[in-house]
Amino acid sequence: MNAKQQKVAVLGGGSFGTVIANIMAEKGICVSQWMRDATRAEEINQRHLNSRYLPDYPLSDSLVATTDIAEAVKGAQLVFVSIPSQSFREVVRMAKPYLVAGQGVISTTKGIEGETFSLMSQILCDELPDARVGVLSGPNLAKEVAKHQLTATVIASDDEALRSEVQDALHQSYFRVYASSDKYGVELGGTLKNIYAIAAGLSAALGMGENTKSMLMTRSLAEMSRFAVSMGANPMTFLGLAGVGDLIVTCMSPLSRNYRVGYALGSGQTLNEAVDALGEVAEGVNTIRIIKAKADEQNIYMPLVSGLYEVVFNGAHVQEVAKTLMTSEQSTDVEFVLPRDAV
Ligand SMILES: NC(=O)C1=CN([C@@H]2O[C@H](COP(=O)(O)OP(=O)(O)OC[C@H]3O[C@@H](n4cnc5c(N)ncnc54)[C@H](O)[C@@H]3O)[C@@H](O)[C@H]2O)C=CC1
Ligand SMILES: O=C(CO)COP(=O)(O)O
Repeated sequence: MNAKQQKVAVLGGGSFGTVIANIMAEKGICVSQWMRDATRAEEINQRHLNSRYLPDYPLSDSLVATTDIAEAVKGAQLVFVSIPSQSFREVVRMAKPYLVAGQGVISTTKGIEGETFSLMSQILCDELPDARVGVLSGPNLAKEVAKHQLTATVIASDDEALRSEVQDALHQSYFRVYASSDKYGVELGGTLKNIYAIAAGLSAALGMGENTKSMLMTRSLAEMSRFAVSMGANPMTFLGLAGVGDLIVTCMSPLSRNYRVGYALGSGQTLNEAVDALGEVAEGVNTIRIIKAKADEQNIYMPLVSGLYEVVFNGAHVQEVAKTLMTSEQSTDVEFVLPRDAV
């Protein structure tokens, strides 16, 4: 479809919703961005700026923000949902009466609903049985995308047509969109890496070395893929942008909110102080709790998650936890090559 005839909606007025909306508006697509804050919507419409979440990044003149969710989704071929996981279902339910069968609904959210242990794509399938569902995930720090720093993302869906519609809608000279059919793998990659970004921030604040950071990221990847495979994901997905790609950027960049929470904890702040100072969502904090409970219930070996849980929620000392991890029984490097029980 010609960009000028296409309409898309983005639900969410935070950093990532704004960036995704802006990419498409810059291409001439008619974009309606829904948010609950009328002042913020007016600022986007009048000043082409979202000063709370993306100060200093001018937005496209043609990006239209609204507080009317019915108006936002009406006639939209694609609806992107960029709402933190804790409010995701609530917002999808608000939009539901105005959505029609066959619309593409794509989650950009990197989190899990705790009470039901649902991924966002599962919430979309539950709430909107007639929608075509996809998930978008990759190394996409909002502030870098807003600056047009080159990057790429992944659209995952069982629906081939939806994958190519999203590739067409979001592709820009600074933003490539790769396709995947492994929805859970892509979604779990984006969700689980937030946990390890907190660990990476902690280790950076404590002055740990470059070898340590590399070991931490690589063992994180082993743990993430072990968990995801137990949920039905394909381990090969973790070799891609939504796996190792997003893990690297989030574990290495102070632009990551999860990394910043870890860094603040490592610098002596309490969890509440670290989260309050952020003023934006850091999905990893809840994700640690949710994944720890699931791993315990399903007997999935996740020593980094268990250790981090003790540090973040029970005040354990990082050095003590690191010592326990380093002196535990030695095992296999890549368990898809040499299984753990064969060592
Ligand atoms: N910021 C980033 O670099 C990236 C973020 N993501 C993911 O995107 C999701 C959204 O994150 P951000 O936009 O960065 O968060 P943010 O903290 O910047 O903004 C969250 C937005 O959601 C809105 N919101 C929260 N609860 C709401 C409710 N009940 N009703 C209406 N609006 C509500 C807030 O008002 C705010 O506009 C998260 O899961 C995050 O992991 C994904 C890729 C990159
Ligand atoms: O997912 C992200 C980058 O791909 C953003 O990470 P944070 O939520 O930690 O800022």
